[in-house]
Amino acid sequence: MHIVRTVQAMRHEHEQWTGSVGFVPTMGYLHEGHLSLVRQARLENEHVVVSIFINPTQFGPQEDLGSYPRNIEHDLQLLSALGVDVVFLPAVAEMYPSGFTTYVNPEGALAEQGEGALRPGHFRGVATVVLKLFLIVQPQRIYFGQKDAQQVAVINRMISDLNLPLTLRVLSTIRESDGLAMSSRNSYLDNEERARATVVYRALKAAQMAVEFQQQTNIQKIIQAVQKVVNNEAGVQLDYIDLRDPTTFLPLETLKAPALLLIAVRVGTTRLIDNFVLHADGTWDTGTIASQIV
Ligand SMILES: Nc1ncnc2c1ncn2[C@@H]1O[C@H](COP(=O)(O)OP(=O)(O)OP(=O)(O)O)[C@@H](O)[C@H]1O
Ligand SMILES: CC(C)(CO)[C@@H](O)C(=O)[O-]
Ligand code: BAL
Repeated sequence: MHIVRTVQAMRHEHEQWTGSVGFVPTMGYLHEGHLSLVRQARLENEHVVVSIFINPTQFGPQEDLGSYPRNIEHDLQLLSALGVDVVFLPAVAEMYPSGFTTYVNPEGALAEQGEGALRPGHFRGVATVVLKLFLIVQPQRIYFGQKDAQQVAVINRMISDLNLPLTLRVLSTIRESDGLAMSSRNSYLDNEERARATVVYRALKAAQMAVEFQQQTNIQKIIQAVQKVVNNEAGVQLDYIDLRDPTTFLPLETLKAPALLLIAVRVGTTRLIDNFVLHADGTWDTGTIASQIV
């Protein structure tokens, strides 16, 4: 496995290759969620590139850029064991050299509601770095997790708007055995907060059950079922619970598939997001428990 730190060295790797390139962008501190993307990329491509880059432009001034968890040595061991060809590990100055001024600015509900409303400028930073990474790595297929559903929608739109020659592959959310979606930020939680954090999955489940078993179609009633579960959990604040169109991210007034049930909470100072996907055949994609991956 090659570890590459410059744009020029990444281009040089690419020049040696024939055949398809699969690319998994990450911010590191890898877990089974990331690894599921890497495994799929390995299955579908001749060459696999993973980037590890904690992108400063997608963090707000009060956010956790400085404390974001890092463990590069461990990440490299995990990626090497999965047969990754190249890990792209640029410094901030490599991605944003002095004088950098050109940004990709996604607009509308897609980038400005949901996570975009709570994290102004977040999707501008994501879209900018992701487009740069695509141009540097030049993959045919890119792999993203459903856990960051709005990010997926923003990238999907950017691919279409900018005619990027890429296939976007979106894989299910990987969960801990108690349902908590895997996230690098789970490492911020102390034991008590970790127990409370299961409220996210329990709240989404309450909504799913209201739809599935009580045939509830009233959006307000579904949202109330979620609020009830979250409000009963001390030390947890609800940032939002929304039902949205997965492509436009516009709020849905009636329950129709496909739909995304999205939640964001704060457990202490840690922000957690999650979602369930409602399909047209009436089934839900709630993701996969990590221990069930073989
Ligand atoms: N539990 C998960 N299941 C599937 N994919 C995931 C999961 N968590 C993250 N991913 C995906 O991995 C990619 C890299 O994400 P990132 O490095 O930000 O990880 P993260 O664990 O989501 O971190 P964060 O704490 O920032 O939420 C993204 O496409 C993201 O959606
Ligand atoms: C896609 C990404 C690597 C861009 O920095 C990041 O937003 C993430 O890890 O989801
Ligand atoms: N996984 C999304 C990256 C972020 O929260 O900044």
